[in-house]
Formats: sequence, C-alpha cells, structure tokens
Amino acid sequence: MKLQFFKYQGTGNDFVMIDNREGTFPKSNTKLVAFLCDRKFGIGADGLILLENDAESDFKMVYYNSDGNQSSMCGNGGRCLVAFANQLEVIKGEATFVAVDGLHHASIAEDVVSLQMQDVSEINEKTNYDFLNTGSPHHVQIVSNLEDLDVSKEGKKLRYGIYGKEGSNINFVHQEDQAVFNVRTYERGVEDETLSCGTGVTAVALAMHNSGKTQSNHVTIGTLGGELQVKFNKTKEGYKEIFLIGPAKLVFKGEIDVES
Ligand SMILES: N[C@H](CCC[C@H](N)C(=O)O)C(=O)O
Repeated sequence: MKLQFFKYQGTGNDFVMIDNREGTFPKSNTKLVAFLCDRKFGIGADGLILLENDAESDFKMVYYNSDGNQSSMCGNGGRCLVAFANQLEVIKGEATFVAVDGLHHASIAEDVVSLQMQDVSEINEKTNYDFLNTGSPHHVQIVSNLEDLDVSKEGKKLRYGIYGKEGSNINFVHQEDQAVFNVRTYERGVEDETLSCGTGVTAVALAMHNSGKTQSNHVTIGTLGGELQVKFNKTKEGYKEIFLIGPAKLVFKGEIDVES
C-alpha cells in the first residue's frame, strides 16, 4: 500500500505525521511504525503521529515512540500536529484536540505553536533530582557538566536503574540565568538522547520554579535543537495554565510503499 506522510520537526524532535482521518493506517502494526521511524531503513524520526477524527474536538492525536509502541503525551509532537492540522486546513489558527492525557488547547501564528499542557499537581522532590509527570514521566536532575555529559549512557543507567520496565524520560539541566536553563534529554521509547523533548522542558521549568531556582513564571529553555518557552501559573492546587511555546516546521512530504 502507498502511504503518504509528512515529516515535521519541533526544535529538532522529529516526527512522521500521517493523516489517518480515513482510519486506514494499521495501528497495531508495531513493526511497521518502527520501520517508518528507522533512520537507516525507513523515513527516520523520534516518533510517529496519527491525525484522526474526533467527535468532541477538532482532532485526535495518536503518538508512537520510534520503538513502534504507543506512548504517553508528546509535547513537541503535539505542537507539530497542530501545525500539520493547520496546513491541512483542519483548523484555522486555533485548535482543541484530544490526546492520550486528555484535551489540549493550542494556537499557531506563523510557525510558532503555543500548546497548553495538562495541569501538574504533584512534584516528587528527591535528594538530587525531582520526578513529575507533564503528560509523560520525567526525571529532572541538575548537573554542572551538561555540555560534555554522555547523556545516552547516563540517561540509560537512570532510565533502567531507577525506573525499571515502566521507565521514565531523563532530563539533565544547567541554569544559565534567572529564568534561563539548558536541558539535554534521554527519551524513553527512543532509548537515546533526542535534540529536545517538549514534556521534558515543561517538567524542567516547573521543577526549577518549585525548588526556587527561578521566581519567574515564564522560563526559556535551551535545547540542542533550539529554544522553547514555558509559561505557567502556580496555584494552591499546583501548576495550571501551562503553555509550551516554540517552532514546529514541515521539513518534507513523501510517499512510501508498505505492506498493508
Ligand atoms: N518519549 C516520551 C514521549 C514523547 C515525549 C517527547 N517527544 C515530547 O516532546 O514530549 C515517553 O515515552 O514518555
């Protein structure tokens, strides 16, 4: 079967996007998804995202990691999906869509997407790291040697060491200024460092505010793939009105022959 796809990237976190409103994509075919994400034998991406119809919202997001398995929320992928839906004229500038972690509101201007993330009511503060869920699970750890850290090696150790089979994404962070942080992330389900992780930088922004490293509710996060902004409000019930803001771009579109 001929499969049309669009390749998007959000600060270097890259995705194969497929318009599955006809419902023809073989969603349980893990091997196919892993093949499409394979950087040598397939198209190549950190993940694959289906755009689907939804009765109660503008569209539904189905997210797969590059290992071929469906996973929890992807912040950069959500931003790319809003750009994709806008390109297809499924939406016009604003969107409400449903993802694995619930409803999300978003807006797009030029190629910058502002995506509202789910509220976060719990941040587990451990001795030398924090753990929280921003739609995906995230370990957040301050390090002094961010630039020369072997993120793949150190991330793998923690992802399997502390978090076992369920796993977690691992974020290493260094504070650059009062409201500026640099982050490098080891991503679960990619099982390697990615150039950026949207739910990860959201987790870092909230953890840094929660621990008093910043007093600002608008944080700039530098990643290997570019800069993201995170805005939020701290309330008695935790963090709300959390927005992940940054570019989401179409790289190319194509067609690939796959076994149906
Ligand atoms: N790998 C993550 C999902 C994608 C997260 C990331 N790509 C983002 O932008 O949030 C997990 O399995 O928890």
